[in-house]
Amino acid sequence: MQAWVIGNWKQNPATSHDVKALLDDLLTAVSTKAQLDGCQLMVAPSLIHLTAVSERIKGSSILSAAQDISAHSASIGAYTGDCSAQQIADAGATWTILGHSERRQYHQESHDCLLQKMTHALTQNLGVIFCIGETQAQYDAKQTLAVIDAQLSVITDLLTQQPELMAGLSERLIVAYEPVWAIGTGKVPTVAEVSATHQHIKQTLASFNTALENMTVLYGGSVNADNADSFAADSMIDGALVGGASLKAESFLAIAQAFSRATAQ
Ligand SMILES: O=C(CO)COP(=O)(O)O
Repeated sequence: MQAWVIGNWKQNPATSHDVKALLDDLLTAVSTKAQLDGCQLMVAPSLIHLTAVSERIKGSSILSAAQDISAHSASIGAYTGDCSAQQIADAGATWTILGHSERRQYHQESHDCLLQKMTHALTQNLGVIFCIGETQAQYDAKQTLAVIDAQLSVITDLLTQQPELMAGLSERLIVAYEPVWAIGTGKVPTVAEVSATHQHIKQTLASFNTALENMTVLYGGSVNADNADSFAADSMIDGALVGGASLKAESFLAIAQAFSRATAQ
């Protein structure tokens, strides 16, 4: 199975000059030395940099994604500050992240909001990297699977309301399991914990529809060049959604190479 390593740049880097330098490093490494067979790379820059990044990676093996899209309209409208799925696709991105815990926390993104966003993305032919995961308190209370089930219910509601979106969904949906307490903290669950949670996610998706058997599930949260091999070695972990370590070409590529090596086994 193909692995995916996706860099979520969040609100970084500070300048377009720094974006260009990061991309130059990435593109040079990808075209010259990096062994990345079996691993698809993607970057999700800030919206302000999305067009330039998408333009710059055209013709390379790297894909681009938005970090979010408007909930209000898939196309155009009087929604100050928003950017629609259609505009994101027009900017050259082919995917969008949705439901990142930072959006859920700082922008109060709800089930209904994410259902709207997912519908808009898919109707505009954008793939969706759907983020789910529990907080530290929920982890401590052993509520991880219940939290995940509630978050995944966006997908069942989508399929109930828009059954026509089922066509091709297995290719257009990636789930990223990101425990909130592991994001940017250096704390990570054990590989066995992640593996069991991913197995639960895969089984849950398959129970929604047989076409969703063996879906791609990524792990995110303090993945770095040192721990990537241990995650990559587990057959339930199909790749990584990387924050901090995606801001340096060297660590991002080291993570991608770990998953590439694992797919070759
Ligand atoms: O939130 C993340 C990716 O979406 C993970 O961030 P870190 O890799 O910085 O922990």
